Amino acid sequence: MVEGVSEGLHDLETALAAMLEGVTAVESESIELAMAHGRILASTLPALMDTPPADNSAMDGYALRAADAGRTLPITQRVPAGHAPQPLAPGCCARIFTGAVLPEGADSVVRQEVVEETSEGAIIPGPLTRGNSVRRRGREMQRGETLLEAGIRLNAAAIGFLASQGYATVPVRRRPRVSLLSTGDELVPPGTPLSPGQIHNSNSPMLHALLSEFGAEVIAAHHVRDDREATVAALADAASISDVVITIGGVSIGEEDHVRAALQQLGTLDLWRLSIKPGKPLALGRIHNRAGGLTRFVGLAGNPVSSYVGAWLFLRPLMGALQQCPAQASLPALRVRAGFETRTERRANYMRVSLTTENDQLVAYAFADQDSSVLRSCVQADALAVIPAWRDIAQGDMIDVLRLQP
Ligand SMILES: Nc1nc2c(c(=O)[nH]1)N[C@H]1C(S)=C(S)[C@@H](COP(=O)(O)OP(=O)(O)OC[C@H]3O[C@@H](n4cnc5c(N)ncnc54)[C@H](O)[C@@H]3O)O[C@H]1N2
Ligand code: MOO
Repeated sequence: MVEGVSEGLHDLETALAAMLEGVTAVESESIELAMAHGRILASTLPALMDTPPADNSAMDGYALRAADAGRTLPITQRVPAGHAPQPLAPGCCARIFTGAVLPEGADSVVRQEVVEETSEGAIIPGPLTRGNSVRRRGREMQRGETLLEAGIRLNAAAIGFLASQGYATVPVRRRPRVSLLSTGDELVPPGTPLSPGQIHNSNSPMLHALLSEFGAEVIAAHHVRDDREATVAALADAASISDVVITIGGVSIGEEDHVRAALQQLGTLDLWRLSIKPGKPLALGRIHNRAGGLTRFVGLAGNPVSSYVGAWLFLRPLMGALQQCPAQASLPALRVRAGFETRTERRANYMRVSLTTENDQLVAYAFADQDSSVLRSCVQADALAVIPAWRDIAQGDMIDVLRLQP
Protein backbone atom coordinates (compact mmCIF):
# COMPACT_ATOMS: atom_id res chain seq x y z
CA MET A 1 0.00 0.00 0.00
CA VAL A 2 2.98 2.32 0.41
CA GLU A 3 3.03 3.02 -3.30
CA GLY A 4 -0.57 4.20 -2.98
CA VAL A 5 0.21 6.72 -0.27
CA SER A 6 0.04 10.14 -1.81
CA GLU A 7 2.58 12.78 -0.92
CA GLY A 8 -0.35 15.15 -0.53
CA LEU A 9 -2.28 15.60 2.69
CA HIS A 10 -5.45 13.56 3.25
CA ASP A 11 -8.63 15.06 4.61
CA LEU A 12 -10.13 13.85 7.87
CA GLU A 13 -13.10 12.06 6.28
CA THR A 14 -10.85 10.05 3.94
CA ALA A 15 -8.60 9.08 6.82
CA LEU A 16 -11.50 8.07 9.07
CA ALA A 17 -12.99 5.92 6.31
CA ALA A 18 -9.61 4.26 5.73
CA MET A 19 -9.17 3.59 9.44
CA LEU A 20 -12.65 2.10 9.89
CA GLU A 21 -12.71 0.03 6.72
CA GLY A 22 -13.29 -3.63 7.59
CA VAL A 23 -13.34 -3.05 11.36
CA THR A 24 -15.53 -5.69 13.01
CA ALA A 25 -16.84 -5.81 16.55
CA VAL A 26 -14.93 -7.49 19.34
CA GLU A 27 -16.69 -10.40 21.05
CA SER A 28 -19.29 -9.92 23.74
CA GLU A 29 -19.04 -11.17 27.30
CA SER A 30 -21.48 -11.51 30.14
CA ILE A 31 -20.51 -9.50 33.21
CA GLU A 32 -22.01 -8.62 36.56
CA LEU A 33 -24.26 -5.61 36.47
CA ALA A 34 -22.18 -3.86 39.14
CA MET A 35 -19.16 -3.97 36.78
CA ALA A 36 -21.03 -2.74 33.70
CA HIS A 37 -20.90 1.04 34.17
CA GLY A 38 -19.59 2.67 30.97
CA ARG A 39 -19.63 -0.56 28.97
CA ILE A 40 -21.40 -1.02 25.64
CA LEU A 41 -24.46 -3.26 25.62
CA ALA A 42 -23.89 -6.12 23.17
CA SER A 43 -27.51 -7.30 22.65
CA THR A 44 -30.90 -5.67 22.70
CA LEU A 45 -32.53 -6.70 25.97
CA PRO A 46 -36.25 -7.25 26.56
CA ALA A 47 -38.20 -6.30 29.66
CA LEU A 48 -38.43 -9.48 31.74
CA MET A 49 -41.48 -8.30 33.65
CA ASP A 50 -43.97 -5.49 34.05
CA THR A 51 -42.56 -2.64 36.12
CA PRO A 52 -43.94 -1.80 38.50
CA PRO A 53 -45.04 -5.44 38.90
CA ALA A 54 -48.34 -4.45 40.58
CA ASP A 55 -50.55 -1.39 41.04
CA ASN A 56 -49.12 0.42 44.06
CA SER A 57 -49.45 3.58 46.08
CA ALA A 58 -47.56 6.75 45.17
CA MET A 59 -48.27 8.27 48.63
CA ASP A 60 -48.52 7.51 52.30
CA GLY A 61 -52.30 7.61 52.84
CA TYR A 62 -55.47 5.58 52.40
CA ALA A 63 -56.48 3.21 49.60
CA LEU A 64 -60.14 2.99 48.60
CA ARG A 65 -62.59 2.88 45.74
CA ALA A 66 -62.91 6.41 44.27
CA ALA A 67 -66.70 6.02 44.36
CA ASP A 68 -66.54 5.72 48.19
CA ALA A 69 -64.80 9.09 48.69
CA GLY A 70 -66.55 12.01 50.44
CA ARG A 71 -67.42 10.13 53.66
CA THR A 72 -65.96 8.34 56.67
CA LEU A 73 -64.68 4.86 55.83
CA PRO A 74 -63.68 2.17 58.34
CA ILE A 75 -60.00 1.23 58.15
CA THR A 76 -59.95 -2.55 57.70
CA GLN A 77 -56.24 -3.21 57.10
CA ARG A 78 -52.78 -1.69 57.15
CA VAL A 79 -50.53 -2.29 54.09
CA PRO A 80 -46.83 -1.45 54.49
CA ALA A 81 -44.52 -1.74 51.45
CA GLY A 82 -43.27 -5.28 50.98
CA HIS A 83 -46.42 -6.97 52.33
CA ALA A 84 -49.24 -8.60 50.35
CA PRO A 85 -52.64 -6.92 51.02
CA GLN A 86 -56.04 -8.54 51.56
CA PRO A 87 -58.93 -7.71 49.17
CA LEU A 88 -60.71 -4.49 50.20
CA ALA A 89 -64.46 -4.67 50.84
CA PRO A 90 -66.65 -1.90 49.32
CA GLY A 91 -67.21 1.06 51.65
CA CYS A 92 -63.90 0.48 53.50
CA CYS A 93 -60.39 1.85 53.19
CA ALA A 94 -56.88 0.59 53.92
CA ARG A 95 -54.06 2.50 55.58
CA ILE A 96 -51.31 2.32 52.93
CA PHE A 97 -47.72 3.52 52.45
CA THR A 98 -45.70 4.63 49.43
CA GLY A 99 -44.75 1.66 47.26
CA ALA A 100 -47.17 -0.76 48.92
CA VAL A 101 -49.33 -2.92 46.65
CA LEU A 102 -52.91 -1.72 46.26
CA PRO A 103 -55.47 -4.14 47.77
CA GLU A 104 -57.70 -5.85 45.22
CA GLY A 105 -60.85 -3.74 44.86
CA ALA A 106 -59.12 -0.43 45.68
CA ASP A 107 -58.55 1.88 42.71
CA SER A 108 -57.30 5.11 44.31
CA VAL A 109 -55.21 6.56 47.13
CA VAL A 110 -55.74 9.76 49.15
CA ARG A 111 -52.62 11.20 50.81
CA GLN A 112 -52.71 11.35 54.58
CA GLU A 113 -52.37 15.15 54.85
CA VAL A 114 -56.00 15.67 53.73
CA VAL A 115 -57.49 12.83 55.79
CA GLU A 116 -58.57 12.94 59.40
CA GLU A 117 -58.71 9.70 61.40
CA THR A 118 -61.48 9.31 64.02
CA SER A 119 -62.66 6.35 66.05
CA GLU A 120 -65.18 5.66 63.22
CA GLY A 121 -62.51 5.51 60.55
CA ALA A 122 -60.93 7.89 58.05
CA ILE A 123 -62.77 11.01 56.85
CA ILE A 124 -62.00 10.95 53.11
CA PRO A 125 -62.65 14.20 51.22
CA GLY A 126 -64.45 13.88 47.91
CA PRO A 127 -64.90 13.83 45.03
CA LEU A 128 -61.93 11.70 43.99
CA THR A 129 -60.71 10.80 40.51
CA ARG A 130 -60.24 7.08 39.96
CA GLY A 131 -56.54 6.20 39.86
CA ASN A 132 -55.54 9.11 42.09
CA SER A 133 -51.99 8.60 43.49
CA VAL A 134 -51.80 5.08 42.03
CA ARG A 135 -48.81 3.87 40.01
CA ARG A 136 -50.25 1.36 37.57
CA ARG A 137 -48.71 -2.02 36.94
CA GLY A 138 -46.52 -1.89 33.80
CA ARG A 139 -46.61 1.91 33.70
CA GLU A 140 -42.85 2.08 33.11
CA MET A 141 -42.21 -1.14 31.17
CA GLN A 142 -44.32 -4.04 30.00
CA ARG A 143 -42.90 -7.56 29.81
CA GLY A 144 -41.49 -8.29 26.35
CA GLU A 145 -41.03 -4.63 25.33
CA THR A 146 -37.53 -3.52 24.33
CA LEU A 147 -35.78 -2.43 27.49
CA LEU A 148 -32.44 -1.22 26.06
CA GLU A 149 -31.01 -1.33 22.53
CA ALA A 150 -27.69 -2.95 21.70
CA GLY A 151 -24.91 -0.40 21.27
CA ILE A 152 -25.81 1.99 24.07
CA ARG A 153 -23.26 2.95 26.68
CA LEU A 154 -24.51 1.87 30.08
CA ASN A 155 -24.74 4.98 32.23
CA ALA A 156 -25.73 4.94 35.89
CA ALA A 157 -29.44 5.26 35.04
CA ALA A 158 -29.24 2.31 32.63
CA ILE A 159 -27.59 0.22 35.35
CA GLY A 160 -30.48 1.07 37.69
CA PHE A 161 -33.02 0.40 34.94
CA LEU A 162 -31.53 -3.06 34.31
CA ALA A 163 -31.52 -3.78 38.03
CA SER A 164 -35.20 -2.80 38.25
CA GLN A 165 -35.89 -5.57 35.75
CA GLY A 166 -33.91 -8.15 37.69
CA TYR A 167 -30.89 -8.34 35.39
CA ALA A 168 -27.92 -9.44 37.52
CA THR A 169 -25.59 -9.93 34.55
CA VAL A 170 -25.50 -8.18 31.18
CA PRO A 171 -23.97 -8.92 27.78
CA VAL A 172 -21.43 -6.22 26.88
CA ARG A 173 -18.67 -5.90 24.32
CA ARG A 174 -15.34 -6.80 25.81
CA ARG A 175 -12.99 -3.85 26.01
CA PRO A 176 -10.81 -3.51 22.91
CA ARG A 177 -7.22 -4.36 23.88
CA VAL A 178 -4.81 -1.58 23.11
CA SER A 179 -1.04 -1.30 23.30
CA LEU A 180 0.32 2.20 23.70
CA LEU A 181 3.91 2.80 22.62
CA SER A 182 5.56 6.16 23.20
CA THR A 183 8.73 7.03 21.32
CA GLY A 184 11.47 9.61 21.76
CA ASP A 185 14.80 9.50 23.62
CA GLU A 186 14.01 12.82 25.31
CA LEU A 187 11.18 11.31 27.36
CA VAL A 188 11.30 10.11 30.94
CA PRO A 189 8.35 9.13 33.12
CA PRO A 190 6.92 11.63 35.61
CA GLY A 191 8.64 11.08 38.94
CA THR A 192 12.09 10.85 37.32
CA PRO A 193 14.23 14.01 37.62
CA LEU A 194 15.09 15.56 34.25
CA SER A 195 18.62 15.55 32.83
CA PRO A 196 19.50 18.20 30.26
CA GLY A 197 17.48 17.69 27.08
CA GLN A 198 14.84 15.55 28.73
CA ILE A 199 11.12 16.18 29.24
CA HIS A 200 8.46 14.15 30.97
CA ASN A 201 6.31 11.73 29.03
CA SER A 202 2.94 13.45 29.25
CA ASN A 203 1.21 11.85 26.28
CA SER A 204 1.34 8.30 27.53
CA PRO A 205 -0.63 8.85 30.76
CA MET A 206 -2.96 11.26 28.95
CA LEU A 207 -3.79 8.78 26.19
CA HIS A 208 -4.10 5.95 28.68
CA ALA A 209 -6.77 8.00 30.45
CA LEU A 210 -8.55 8.96 27.22
CA LEU A 211 -8.53 5.39 25.91
CA SER A 212 -10.13 4.19 29.14
CA GLU A 213 -12.83 6.81 28.68
CA PHE A 214 -13.40 5.52 25.13
CA GLY A 215 -13.91 1.99 26.50
CA ALA A 216 -10.51 0.45 25.74
CA GLU A 217 -8.32 -1.65 27.98
CA VAL A 218 -4.72 -0.50 27.76
CA ILE A 219 -2.98 -3.85 28.15
CA ALA A 220 0.53 -2.53 27.57
CA ALA A 221 2.06 0.94 27.81
CA HIS A 222 5.74 0.91 26.90
CA HIS A 223 8.35 3.41 25.92
CA VAL A 224 10.45 2.65 22.83
CA ARG A 225 13.81 4.27 22.25
CA ASP A 226 14.55 6.03 18.95
CA ASP A 227 15.94 2.99 17.16
CA ARG A 228 14.62 1.14 14.14
CA GLU A 229 15.14 -2.41 15.46
CA ALA A 230 13.70 -1.60 18.89
CA THR A 231 10.66 -0.05 17.20
CA VAL A 232 10.15 -3.10 14.96
CA ALA A 233 10.40 -5.46 17.94
CA ALA A 234 7.99 -3.37 20.04
CA LEU A 235 5.42 -3.14 17.23
CA ALA A 236 5.61 -6.89 16.53
CA ASP A 237 5.14 -7.80 20.20
CA ALA A 238 2.29 -5.33 20.62
CA ALA A 239 0.51 -6.55 17.47
CA SER A 240 0.47 -10.12 18.73
CA ILE A 241 -1.50 -9.27 21.89
CA SER A 242 -3.67 -6.30 20.88
CA ASP A 243 -6.69 -5.32 18.82
CA VAL A 244 -5.05 -1.97 18.15
CA VAL A 245 -1.47 -0.75 18.40
CA ILE A 246 -1.05 2.96 19.01
CA THR A 247 2.24 4.80 18.80
CA ILE A 248 2.94 8.34 19.93
CA GLY A 249 5.47 10.44 18.03
CA GLY A 250 8.16 9.36 15.61
CA VAL A 251 5.86 9.57 12.56
CA SER A 252 7.20 12.79 11.07
CA ILE A 253 10.08 13.05 8.59
CA GLY A 254 13.19 13.41 10.80
CA GLU A 255 15.90 10.68 10.80
CA GLU A 256 14.86 9.82 14.37
CA ASP A 257 11.30 9.08 13.27
CA HIS A 258 11.33 5.28 12.90
CA VAL A 259 7.69 4.36 13.22
CA ARG A 260 6.69 4.44 9.55
CA ALA A 261 9.68 2.41 8.43
CA ALA A 262 9.02 -0.17 11.15
CA LEU A 263 5.37 -0.35 10.15
CA GLN A 264 6.28 -0.86 6.50
CA GLN A 265 8.62 -3.66 7.50
CA LEU A 266 5.88 -5.45 9.49
CA GLY A 267 2.78 -4.66 7.51
CA THR A 268 1.28 -1.80 5.54
CA LEU A 269 1.16 1.96 5.86
CA ASP A 270 -2.33 2.71 4.51
CA LEU A 271 -2.36 6.46 4.89
CA TRP A 272 -0.05 9.16 6.22
CA ARG A 273 -0.33 12.89 6.76
CA LEU A 274 -3.54 14.79 7.14
CA SER A 275 -4.60 18.27 6.15
CA ILE A 276 -5.49 19.07 9.77
CA LYS A 277 -3.81 21.17 12.42
CA PRO A 278 -2.78 19.87 14.86
CA GLY A 279 -2.01 16.27 13.96
CA LYS A 280 -0.64 16.43 10.43
CA PRO A 281 1.76 13.46 10.56
CA LEU A 282 -0.86 10.91 11.67
CA ALA A 283 -0.27 7.45 10.18
CA LEU A 284 -2.71 4.56 9.71
CA GLY A 285 -1.86 1.00 8.86
CA ARG A 286 -1.90 -2.68 9.74
CA ILE A 287 0.67 -5.02 11.23
CA HIS A 288 0.89 -8.76 10.44
CA ASN A 289 0.48 -10.46 13.80
CA ARG A 290 1.80 -13.85 14.90
CA ALA A 291 -1.67 -15.40 14.66
CA GLY A 292 -1.60 -14.76 10.90
CA GLY A 293 -4.02 -11.83 11.03
CA LEU A 294 -3.66 -8.08 10.77
CA THR A 295 -3.67 -5.76 13.77
CA ARG A 296 -4.82 -2.16 13.33
CA PHE A 297 -2.22 0.51 13.75
CA VAL A 298 -2.68 4.21 14.54
CA GLY A 299 0.41 6.42 14.76
CA LEU A 300 -0.41 9.69 16.52
CA ALA A 301 1.72 12.77 16.04
CA GLY A 302 3.96 13.37 19.05
CA ASN A 303 3.21 16.97 19.91
CA PRO A 304 1.00 16.73 23.02
CA VAL A 305 -1.92 18.65 21.54
CA SER A 306 -1.64 16.69 18.29
CA SER A 307 -1.87 13.45 20.29
CA TYR A 308 -4.80 14.73 22.31
CA VAL A 309 -6.82 15.99 19.35
CA GLY A 310 -5.87 12.93 17.28
CA ALA A 311 -7.18 10.67 20.03
CA TRP A 312 -10.56 12.43 20.07
CA LEU A 313 -10.84 12.42 16.28
CA PHE A 314 -9.52 8.88 15.61
CA LEU A 315 -9.26 6.69 18.70
CA ARG A 316 -12.76 7.51 19.94
CA PRO A 317 -14.52 6.36 16.73
CA LEU A 318 -12.19 3.38 16.38
CA MET A 319 -12.99 2.19 19.91
CA GLY A 320 -16.66 2.88 19.13
CA ALA A 321 -16.55 0.74 15.97
CA LEU A 322 -14.81 -2.11 17.79
CA GLN A 323 -17.53 -2.03 20.46
CA GLN A 324 -20.36 -1.30 17.97
CA CYS A 325 -21.36 1.88 19.75
CA PRO A 326 -22.95 4.26 17.21
CA ALA A 327 -22.82 7.26 19.56
CA GLN A 328 -19.02 7.06 19.48
CA ALA A 329 -18.85 7.38 15.67
CA SER A 330 -18.66 11.17 15.72
CA LEU A 331 -18.43 13.92 18.28
CA PRO A 332 -21.62 15.89 18.92
CA ALA A 333 -21.56 19.03 16.74
CA LEU A 334 -22.95 22.47 17.58
CA ARG A 335 -23.09 25.74 15.68
CA VAL A 336 -21.99 28.63 17.88
CA ARG A 337 -20.61 32.16 17.68
CA ALA A 338 -16.87 32.68 17.56
CA GLY A 339 -15.56 34.73 20.49
CA PHE A 340 -12.19 35.04 18.73
CA GLU A 341 -10.70 35.76 15.35
CA THR A 342 -8.39 33.55 13.34
CA ARG A 343 -7.13 32.84 9.86
CA THR A 344 -6.33 29.37 8.52
CA GLU A 345 -4.03 28.31 5.71
CA ARG A 346 -4.00 24.98 3.91
CA ARG A 347 -4.92 22.81 6.90
CA ALA A 348 -8.31 22.70 8.65
CA ASN A 349 -7.72 23.83 12.20
CA TYR A 350 -9.14 22.07 15.27
CA MET A 351 -8.88 24.81 17.88
CA ARG A 352 -9.35 24.20 21.58
CA VAL A 353 -12.24 26.33 22.86
CA SER A 354 -14.42 26.71 25.91
CA LEU A 355 -18.14 27.35 25.51
CA THR A 356 -20.13 29.90 27.50
CA THR A 357 -23.64 31.25 27.18
CA GLU A 358 -24.00 34.98 26.45
CA ASN A 359 -27.35 36.62 25.67
CA ASP A 360 -28.89 33.16 25.23
CA GLN A 361 -26.25 32.18 22.69
CA LEU A 362 -23.35 29.79 22.93
CA VAL A 363 -20.03 31.53 22.34
CA ALA A 364 -16.71 29.71 21.81
CA TYR A 365 -13.56 31.27 23.25
CA ALA A 366 -10.25 29.99 21.93
CA PHE A 367 -7.23 29.63 24.17
CA ALA A 368 -4.64 32.24 23.38
CA ASP A 369 -1.75 29.89 22.57
CA GLN A 370 -2.93 27.29 20.08
CA ASP A 371 0.52 25.83 19.39
CA SER A 372 0.46 22.03 19.24
CA SER A 373 3.11 21.78 21.98
CA VAL A 374 0.97 23.65 24.54
CA LEU A 375 -1.13 21.07 26.35
CA ARG A 376 -2.45 23.75 28.67
CA SER A 377 -4.87 24.71 25.90
CA CYS A 378 -6.62 21.34 26.26
CA VAL A 379 -7.16 21.29 30.00
CA GLN A 380 -10.21 23.53 30.05
CA ALA A 381 -11.33 22.97 26.47
CA ASP A 382 -14.82 21.58 26.22
CA ALA A 383 -14.92 21.60 22.44
CA LEU A 384 -12.87 21.76 19.27
CA ALA A 385 -13.72 24.59 16.90
CA VAL A 386 -13.46 23.29 13.34
CA ILE A 387 -12.15 26.03 11.08
CA PRO A 388 -11.83 24.83 7.45
CA ALA A 389 -8.73 25.62 5.39
CA TRP A 390 -8.28 29.14 3.94
CA ARG A 391 -10.80 30.90 6.17
CA ASP A 392 -10.87 34.26 7.87
CA ILE A 393 -12.98 34.10 10.99
CA ALA A 394 -14.05 37.32 12.71
CA GLN A 395 -15.54 37.67 16.19
CA GLY A 396 -19.25 36.87 16.06
CA ASP A 397 -19.07 34.62 12.97
CA MET A 398 -20.98 31.35 13.21
CA ILE A 399 -18.63 28.35 13.48
CA ASP A 400 -18.93 24.60 14.01
CA VAL A 401 -17.64 23.07 17.21
CA LEU A 402 -17.32 19.44 18.29
CA ARG A 403 -18.01 18.75 21.94
CA LEU A 404 -15.34 16.75 23.73
CA GLN A 405 -17.56 14.16 25.31
CA PRO A 406 -16.41 10.53 25.70
N1 LIG B 1 10.67 19.30 8.99
C1 LIG B 1 9.49 19.03 9.52
N2 LIG B 1 9.40 18.90 10.84
C2 LIG B 1 8.21 18.66 11.41
C3 LIG B 1 7.05 18.54 10.61
C4 LIG B 1 7.18 18.65 9.22
O1 LIG B 1 6.21 18.54 8.46
N3 LIG B 1 8.43 18.89 8.72
N4 LIG B 1 5.86 18.34 11.22
C5 LIG B 1 5.74 18.91 12.54
C6 LIG B 1 4.49 18.54 13.11
S1 LIG B 1 3.11 19.30 12.47
C7 LIG B 1 4.39 17.69 14.15
S2 LIG B 1 2.86 17.40 14.88
C8 LIG B 1 5.55 17.04 14.73
C9 LIG B 1 5.21 15.56 14.95
O2 LIG B 1 6.31 14.79 14.84
P1 LIG B 1 6.31 13.30 15.37
O3 LIG B 1 4.96 12.74 15.36
O4 LIG B 1 7.36 12.59 14.64
O5 LIG B 1 6.69 13.46 16.90
P2 LIG B 1 8.11 13.63 17.57
O6 LIG B 1 9.03 14.29 16.63
O7 LIG B 1 8.48 12.35 18.16
O8 LIG B 1 7.70 14.64 18.73
C10 LIG B 1 7.19 15.91 18.45
C11 LIG B 1 7.19 16.73 19.73
O9 LIG B 1 6.36 16.15 20.69
C12 LIG B 1 7.09 15.80 21.87
N5 LIG B 1 6.60 14.50 22.35
C13 LIG B 1 6.60 13.35 21.65
N6 LIG B 1 6.12 12.37 22.39
C14 LIG B 1 5.80 12.90 23.59
C15 LIG B 1 5.28 12.37 24.80
N7 LIG B 1 4.96 11.07 24.89
N8 LIG B 1 5.08 13.20 25.83
C16 LIG B 1 5.42 14.51 25.74
N9 LIG B 1 5.91 15.08 24.61
C17 LIG B 1 6.13 14.27 23.57
C18 LIG B 1 8.51 15.73 21.42
O10 LIG B 1 9.41 15.93 22.46
C19 LIG B 1 8.56 16.81 20.37
O11 LIG B 1 8.72 18.06 20.96
O12 LIG B 1 6.67 17.17 13.91
C20 LIG B 1 6.88 18.51 13.46
N10 LIG B 1 8.13 18.56 12.77
O1 MOO C 1 0.30 18.88 13.02
MO1 MOO C 1 1.41 19.35 14.15
O2 MOO C 1 0.30 18.60 15.13
O3 MOO C 1 0.72 20.96 13.81
O4 MOO C 1 1.96 20.25 15.37
